[in-house]
Amino acid sequence: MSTPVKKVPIHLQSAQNRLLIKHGKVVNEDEITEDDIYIEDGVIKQLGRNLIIPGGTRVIDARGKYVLPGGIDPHTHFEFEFMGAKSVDDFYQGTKAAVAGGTTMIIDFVMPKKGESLIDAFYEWRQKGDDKVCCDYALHVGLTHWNEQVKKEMEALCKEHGVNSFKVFMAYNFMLNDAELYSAFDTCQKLGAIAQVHAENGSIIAKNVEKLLAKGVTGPEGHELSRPEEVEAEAVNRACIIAKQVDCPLYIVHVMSKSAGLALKQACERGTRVYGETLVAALATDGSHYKHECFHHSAGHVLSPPLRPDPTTPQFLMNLLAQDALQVTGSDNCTFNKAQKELGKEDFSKIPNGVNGVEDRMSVIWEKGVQTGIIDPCRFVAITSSNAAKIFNIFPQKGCIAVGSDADIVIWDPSRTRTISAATHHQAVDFNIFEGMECHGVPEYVIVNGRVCVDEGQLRAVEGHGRYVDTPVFAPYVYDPERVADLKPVKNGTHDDSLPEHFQNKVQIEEKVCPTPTLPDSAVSTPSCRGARPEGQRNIQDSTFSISEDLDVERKSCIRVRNPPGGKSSGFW
Ligand SMILES: NC(=O)NCCC(=O)O
Ligand SMILES: [Zn+2]
Ligand SMILES: [Zn+2]
Repeated sequence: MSTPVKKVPIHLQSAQNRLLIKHGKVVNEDEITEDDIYIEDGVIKQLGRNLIIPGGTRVIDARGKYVLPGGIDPHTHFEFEFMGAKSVDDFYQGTKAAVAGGTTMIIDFVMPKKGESLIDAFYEWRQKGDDKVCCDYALHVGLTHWNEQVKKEMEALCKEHGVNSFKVFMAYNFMLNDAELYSAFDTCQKLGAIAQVHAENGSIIAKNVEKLLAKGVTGPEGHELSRPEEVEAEAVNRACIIAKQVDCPLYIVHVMSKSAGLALKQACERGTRVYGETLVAALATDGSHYKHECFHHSAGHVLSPPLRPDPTTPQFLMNLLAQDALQVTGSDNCTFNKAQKELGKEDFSKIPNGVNGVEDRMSVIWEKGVQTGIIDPCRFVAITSSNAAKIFNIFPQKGCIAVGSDADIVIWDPSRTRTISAATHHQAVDFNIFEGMECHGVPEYVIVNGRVCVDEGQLRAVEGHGRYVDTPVFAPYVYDPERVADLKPVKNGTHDDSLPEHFQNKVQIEEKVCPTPTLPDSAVSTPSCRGARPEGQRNIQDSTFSISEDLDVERKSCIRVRNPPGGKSSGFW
């Protein structure tokens, strides 16, 4: 006999599905307004003052609080088998912790074993995620090897499985060589996908590891020594150069160092379509921990690329986020317990790589960014939610508070504080790299698809409440179809259709610097490192801060543009 289903009376059902948030300051990436929000059936139905709403609606008073789009963490590895261990946060515990911290969507990485079918691995990840997730999720797919079959499966993933991003590796034993990177980027470009890159020079790292171990450096301090920041910066630069040959938009994951951030910024200024993600770990901790005398402490901080010994790195990276030289923050949550980290007790290169962050990302970034005055709440929303939604083409369904958007909302109390600890966090892992950090900014309510999952600070996450979200190809934010359609290859003032497609971009960039009358008006706009971004979707017209040559930060006035309705449209409305 089947289990009887408990029926909820109709009047109570509708009451549960209706919510009114009153008196809060609604923060989008481009402005703060004092609107009330009416939610029904998981969607924002009305926004404004003096709303007329049905009886029986639950009312939440958000006076004195910020009302933010739920965080989107675009970089997690739940229950991931890696370096001889399996990460301990699974899709249930990981997304539960995410919700506890104000994140309402995560994007995890399908990681096929070397040689394994991408589609099989995708199904494996769906099986792990679908019934467990407490919030919505999407999937990137790793390219751990390269051949014709991979190419075919990438197409199927884009066309039939809602995937629009592929991660390639320039390090680890599944790294691709330059020719393979070229082909992978070319394939992404043709499919309208975005190529994500783990940028470290794996060949140099292998030699450095050998040398350090031979010298007797076996402890966690060897980890950073084997992967110094120029090894990261070189790979960022090389990835950008390769991607530019085929005009493929790039997304550099986990930018961890000053020089890698600068390499990305410079590539961007040269006309490469590249976006940068840094990690909450990089914004709040540094490589001094690798010298800690306790193995569990130092190994607990091991991730790749590593935290940097230069203690000014975290603020430098926050400054890059402030000026839009970096756009996104993730956690790269890939958690291994102390016992698992011991796999590398005798050899640092065997310590399973990865740290926590999915739960604490929002609070820690608020503390290091907003509380310090480097960014304002709008930029906070951009770097923790909206920009990821735009790049992965789920904006404005996600990443903003607007009529028609999913009701993924955080009511954020900036006046409350909390102290982070492994003893009280909701993650499965027995260590926390932010241990003891006091953060202003606490999520008092977290609403996931219209359901209150943190209620007056109490976590009420529901296993299986989340859904898989398709990420469609050709994100307007990344591909800008108008610009691509308007621009024609021009050579010596005449159109030259004979140029191979991948060289056309080079010609366009030269022509933008020195426009000729044969170009349409839209092609002669000022060159910008964000030239591919539709104007209407730009979040902050002038960067909140400018960074001078030596990258000191000085405050500038912040001019905001409201996204015109057309600018928000990516087929969603
Ligand atoms: N980052 C890290 O150390 N672990 C997760 C795997 C990856 O993102 O490279
Ligand atoms: Zn990586
Ligand atoms: Zn990762």
